Amino acid sequence: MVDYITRDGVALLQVNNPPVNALSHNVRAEIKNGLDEAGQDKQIKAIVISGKRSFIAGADITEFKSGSYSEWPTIIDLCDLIESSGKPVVAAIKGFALGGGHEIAISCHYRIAHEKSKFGFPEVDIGILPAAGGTQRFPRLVGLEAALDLIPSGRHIGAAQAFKLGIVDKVVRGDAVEEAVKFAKSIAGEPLVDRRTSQRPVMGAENAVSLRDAAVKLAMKKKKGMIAPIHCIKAVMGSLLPFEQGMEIEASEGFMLFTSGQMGALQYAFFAQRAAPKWSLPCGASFKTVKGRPIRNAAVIGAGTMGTGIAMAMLNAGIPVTLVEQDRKFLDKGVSLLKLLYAGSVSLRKITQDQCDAILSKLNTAVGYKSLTNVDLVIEAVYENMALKKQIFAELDRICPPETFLWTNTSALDIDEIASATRRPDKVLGTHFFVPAYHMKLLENVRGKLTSAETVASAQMFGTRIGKIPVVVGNCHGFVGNRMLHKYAHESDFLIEEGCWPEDVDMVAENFGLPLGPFKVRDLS
Ligand SMILES: CC(C)(COP(=O)(O)OP(=O)(O)OC[C@H]1O[C@@H](n2cnc3c(N)ncnc32)[C@H](O)[C@@H]1OP(=O)(O)O)[C@@H](O)C(=O)NCCC(=O)NCCSC(=O)C[C@@H](O)CCCCCCCCCCCCC(=O)O
Repeated sequence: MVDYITRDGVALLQVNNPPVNALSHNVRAEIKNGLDEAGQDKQIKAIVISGKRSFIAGADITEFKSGSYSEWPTIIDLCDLIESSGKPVVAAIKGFALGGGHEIAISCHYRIAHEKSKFGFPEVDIGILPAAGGTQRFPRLVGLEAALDLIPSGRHIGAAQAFKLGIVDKVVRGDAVEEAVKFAKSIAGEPLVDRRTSQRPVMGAENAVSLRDAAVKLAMKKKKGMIAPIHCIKAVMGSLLPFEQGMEIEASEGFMLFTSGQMGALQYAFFAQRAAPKWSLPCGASFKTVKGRPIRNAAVIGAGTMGTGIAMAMLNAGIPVTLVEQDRKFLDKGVSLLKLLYAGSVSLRKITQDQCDAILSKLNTAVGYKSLTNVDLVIEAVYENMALKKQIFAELDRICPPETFLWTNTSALDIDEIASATRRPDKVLGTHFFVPAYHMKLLENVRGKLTSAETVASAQMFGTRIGKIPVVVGNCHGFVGNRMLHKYAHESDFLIEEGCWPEDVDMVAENFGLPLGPFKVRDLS
């Protein structure tokens, strides 16, 4: 799990724990053994810590449930051992240095990073805080302002910004490990006293109150309903005290999170989101046995809110789309809406005008279905009317090539009945997007009785490609998402009957953490 390699007076500890080099208990124990061995070996003058393929993506998240994250040696122990080492320790970073991996890196005396490496503290998004001294060492390295930006937001940054902030001492284009070994040799024997991050003062302390208030305001806006950001901020503020006292504050703030329901829920979601795209069917089919077909181009039937949103989701992923309506007036309205949304993205600087133009160059429009003779996929997104949908599917079946997938964005109707209007029920499936379709992550891929495994595989691949979390669900009224939403909608309606205003219900739901309240969602549908 950790290879110990010696090179001309340098000990290289290379973490090798696929897929992401998480700091599981065995890894921690082997890092500790490596540090001990290098410390005792008189031939060794310096130590390099690196990872095979990538650096270290943090603690092993499964251990927060099992409890072994707190078994000796913890990441806290490792960080202290590294920082107090009498021999210089250099982190050689390629790929990701996240969470506990980032904490290990900033406990090293020097950091050499590949230009494509990424740094961040994503703990906040799994309901915890950087609890191995990250909230104390990081402000000492980058200053209070940057720490109050990066720790509560969980944002990743690249090597260039990491260098600017002082996280990284050198950015390299070549092999970071080779460079780090060379560098380690060159600084062996030099004093380390000003290289120990925990011993540094915190820059920006004079503006502490205004920086804290701004961070709290931003966290409440950006991470609504989440408790971790506020605990992160409190722990970072503890860095204004001497290091040991700050560590106590980090531990007590961390304790509240490690025992919270939010931590359990967010970590469940972390693994569930990664498990969902890995589908399997009762017949045993899965990605292991069935390959999906990539979608090279697509058409969307219906230029309303859902149709334009779905078209945008595909355009954003670089898939050429033909937006189809039966009436030029509706088509023009849909295209105007789409252009307006992209113009909004440009003015918010989410994309540049050039990117916007490149995206829109992949949008075609058509009145009627006649031109759809060369598309890999058609997604129907007209209003919920079975007779209309069956008529559209029958016509598409006549016009589109036999291999074209015909998918429907119905949110509740029977997929088998829609498929029965075609001679290719194996290629019919429900792709249920949620409003706004260009933004919401969930995609329900609804499998009918006759939907083939290849169609399911293709829809799952497609979902991942357009940045969604695709989940295979069965064909029943409302599928899974809307069955859950119905209960939520009923309760919201009862509140109105009991005298609340819709905007009040929305406000409470949004303060709880939902991006839009139930009535705003209905306004959009
Ligand atoms: C790294 C990524 C960006 C890679 O993304 P990519 O898309 O390439 O891959 P996937 O996301 O699909 O992941 C592949 C695969 O790996 C699994 N996985 C990923 N990360 C982890 C992980 N950290 N742990 C476990 N498993 C992981 C993932 O599930 C996939 O598995 P599959 O089976 O589906 O293939 C991306 O993966 C990513 O962003 N990962 C998460 C990064 C992250 O969140 N890192 C932070 C982790 S939390 C942390 O580091 C905490 C630390 O700050 C400190 C904790 C210190 C605790 C010590 C406290 C001691 C207290 C002692 C007190 C005792 C006293 C007492 O008991 O009283």
